[in-house]
Amino acid sequence: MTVLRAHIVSRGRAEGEALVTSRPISFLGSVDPKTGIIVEKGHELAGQSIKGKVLVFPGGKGSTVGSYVIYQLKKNGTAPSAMINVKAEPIVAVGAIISDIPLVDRVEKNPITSVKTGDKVLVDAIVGSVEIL
Ligand SMILES: C/C(=C\C(=O)O)CCOP(=O)(O)O
Repeated sequence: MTVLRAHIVSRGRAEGEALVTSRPISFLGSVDPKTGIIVEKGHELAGQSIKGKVLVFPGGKGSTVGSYVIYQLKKNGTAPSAMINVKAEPIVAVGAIISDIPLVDRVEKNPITSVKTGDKVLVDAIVGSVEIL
């Protein structure tokens, strides 16, 4: 098991299978809130579902309405269980906080390369760590 220190953005603790992308995510327009599927054409994760995953990505992009899309995902039961950003920006940070989704950033090692899709990961945004189980 590998334990990496991380900065807490949205408190909580959750685990799941990792889904990793090196590309930023625009939640408004690029994610279907009904299904949790990435619908942005050409995106690395196009066609894949973020539901129940530990979603690892550099950060958000696009419209500020993305925060509310994250909230919709949560209400629809299609949200990721937790998120890890390289550097969280306000869209994803606010979305995670209002949706009660654990979010960390500034991980001691780059999470995009340290975490692999399919790894089982625990995001502990109470103590500030990422555990690759
Ligand atoms: C709040 C907005 C639109 C709406 O109510 O649907 C404006 C969002 O502005 P962005 O420049 O897309 O963040």
